[in-house]
Amino acid sequence: MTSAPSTVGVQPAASAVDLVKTYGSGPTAVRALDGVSLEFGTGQFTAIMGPSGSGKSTLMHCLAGLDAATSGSVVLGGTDLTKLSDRQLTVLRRERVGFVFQAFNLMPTLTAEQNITLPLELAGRRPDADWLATLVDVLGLGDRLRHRPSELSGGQQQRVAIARALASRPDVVFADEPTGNLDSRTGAEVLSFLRQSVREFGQTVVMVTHDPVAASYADRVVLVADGRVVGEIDRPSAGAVLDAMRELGA
Ligand SMILES: Nc1ncnc2c1ncn2[C@@H]1O[C@H](COP(=O)(O)OP(=O)(O)OP(=O)(O)O)[C@@H](O)[C@H]1O
Repeated sequence: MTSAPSTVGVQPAASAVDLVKTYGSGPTAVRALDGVSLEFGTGQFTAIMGPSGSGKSTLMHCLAGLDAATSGSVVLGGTDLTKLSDRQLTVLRRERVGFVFQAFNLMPTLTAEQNITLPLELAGRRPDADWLATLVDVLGLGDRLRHRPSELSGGQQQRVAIARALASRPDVVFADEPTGNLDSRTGAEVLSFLRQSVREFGQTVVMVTHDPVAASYADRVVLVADGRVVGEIDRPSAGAVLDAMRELGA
């Protein structure tokens, strides 16, 4: 019997080859990434974990085109980022990458709805009304669209940020400690939405986190230490992640 073809892992949504990032020069230089090669399959949810200072944020910033690697290459949705000008990178980030940050990073003077559609408008794209309605429905934001961020709870603000990140159907959503400012129940809700975006919409998600419970929502965990990939856990349980982190001395 043949089963329906899965899109997971068929073509990577993003990949890094031999990525090196050095900060500074001379004797005080820090090699934050020391030859990282990774693939992020389309429709896969990956958590990046490692001790403080291991290079997680640097890796995410290089993958998302927020920072340039010293050497090596990053391919996102078939485009080699190392070949792009600053202007082209700006456009790529706006149109093909979604971001979810610990601090939500919403525009305080705009309503929830305006925040969600802002990146599309900056890109001169017309929002897909059906897609936005689906996102608003799934994220339970229907009665909050006219509110400003200061009138929303932390969990609601992060749900607005997720809707904003997904609105352009980006190649990859990068989430940097998305539950860091939330209590555990609200954090679980936000992680469930990220999980749902992977399962139902085939979204590719890459999340940096310190929290083994948060990581257990992912399909796999990539372990980073001293700027290198030192292990991976498929279908991670919180216990397995905690054990692995303890072994790394985190
Ligand atoms: N702009 C910078 N200039 C100099 N060194 C930097 C810079 N950014 C990061 N580093 C160094 O690079 C290394 C990796 O930092 P990075 O922030 O990527 O780690 P991290 O794993 O995300 O840490 P944390 O979990 O504490 O956020 C660290 O040694 C850090 O001090």
